Amino acid sequence: MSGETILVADDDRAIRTVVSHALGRQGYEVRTTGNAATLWRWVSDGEGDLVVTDVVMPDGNGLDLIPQIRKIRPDLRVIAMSARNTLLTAIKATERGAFEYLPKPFDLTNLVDTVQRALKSQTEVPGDITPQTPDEEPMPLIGRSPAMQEVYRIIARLTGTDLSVLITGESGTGKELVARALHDYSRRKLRPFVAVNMAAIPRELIESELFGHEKGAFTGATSRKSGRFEIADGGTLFLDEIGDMPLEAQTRLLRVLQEGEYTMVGGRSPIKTDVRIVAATHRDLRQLVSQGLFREDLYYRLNVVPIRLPPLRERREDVPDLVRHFLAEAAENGLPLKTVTEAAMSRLMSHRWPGNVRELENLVRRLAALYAQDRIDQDIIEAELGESPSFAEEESAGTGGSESLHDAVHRHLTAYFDAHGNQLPAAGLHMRILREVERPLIEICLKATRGNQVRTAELLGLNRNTLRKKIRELDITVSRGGRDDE
Ligand SMILES: Nc1ncnc2c1ncn2[C@@H]1O[C@H](COP(=O)(O)OP(=O)(O)OP(=O)(O)O)[C@@H](O)[C@H]1O
Repeated sequence: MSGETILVADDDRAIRTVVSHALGRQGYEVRTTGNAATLWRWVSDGEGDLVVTDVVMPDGNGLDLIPQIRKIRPDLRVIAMSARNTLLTAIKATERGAFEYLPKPFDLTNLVDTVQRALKSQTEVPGDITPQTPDEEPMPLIGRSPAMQEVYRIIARLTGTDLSVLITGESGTGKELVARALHDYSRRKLRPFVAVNMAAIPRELIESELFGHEKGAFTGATSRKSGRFEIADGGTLFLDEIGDMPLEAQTRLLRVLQEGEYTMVGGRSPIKTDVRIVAATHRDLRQLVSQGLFREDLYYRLNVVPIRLPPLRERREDVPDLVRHFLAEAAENGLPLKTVTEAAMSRLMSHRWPGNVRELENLVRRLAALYAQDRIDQDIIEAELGESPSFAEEESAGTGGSESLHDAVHRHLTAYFDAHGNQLPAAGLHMRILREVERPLIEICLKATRGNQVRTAELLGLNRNTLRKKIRELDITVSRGGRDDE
């Protein structure tokens, strides 16, 4: 029996009961109350060895108590639990100096673990006694799913650090928004946040874009130009689509991370830099490392703190909050405020969202702008989403792929155009590109049917003769095999 006393405050009697049973079973003395005033009285009377408190109580806010508690009893640890579960709650809990923040509902074993850790912990809990984040601040990130709460906890824990973060997730999951939140809740918030997308800059220009160039460094460099590192000095540099960074630029970036200085393209003298790096990618960087396309040492430097943003279809419970948020946003922009029916919301929740939050945001904007009804019903959603899942959705569902077909094609085409510099590609593009797509499509269907042309024609919805003609024209080799062979 440990004999330590834990003070538990929560206005929900059921929670008081389960928490007190769970802790009592571990041998702790437990005292419970449903209000903030009693908790404060106990603490000021010098009672208790640890506090476990709810945030919203009828007579006060548990988070607001923490700075006061720390002032009079700096060694008393406080664990905050809340059902509000927003980024702001997580940030405030950390800022005010909570030992740990547990979003409700939580696992009791998790609570017991946290209590044991808190009682053992000797180190001073960081956190400012004076709260910085105002209570009413627009929420930068929406969603209270467990996955998002984990993201909020990580962001909250990183507020006092300059650690490099690598954010992974499909396109449109909110990677840039998370990078901004990391910046906005860091010590660097008054300095610049600079975002650079590696996939959007022609490869040969990436180094000069990042590090700047001296006059005459290359043809076309008619004057000295600052790089993004210089612009972001003191702040945060967000390197989006880091997987698309060419190897030479990777080497340069690694040097900056190791030595805190860089040289401009065509420059000699090293320039000191103080920039926090947040990188993001929708690709599997480990795989790029194993293919020799991404430097392993750089990968470890960037991936100090990994944050994974799950696709929207893995956190469907966030859809209603997001829909309401985007509808309210549209209303702020002068459109009429609309609501959606319950059936419509269910349909939205069951959609696969290959384009993730961005796709949902665009859909809600369309709903707000194009429809006269105040209440959006299921029929409208059905018409917008289409009855059957789109090809792109099936495609990414089947492969579990991290990128939608549309995005992948877009990326390839952008690279294709970039490769031509200022020139346009040769005429006849439509036909050439369709063939590029048609060939792997037919090949893969043939492979799936083990070379059975009758079934391939069915699968593709093509006439058998048309398929034969295409196989000939595209010079596709048909290898037959397996039991399915006819
Ligand atoms: N949790 C969220 N709450 C509110 N808005 C969100 C959220 N996640 C994403 N969004 C919105 O969705 C859009 C896409 O987000 P963002 O640009 O951050 O995604 P991304 O993962 O960086 O995409 P890409 O990889 O294509 O650049 C933005 O308009 C963003 O504001």
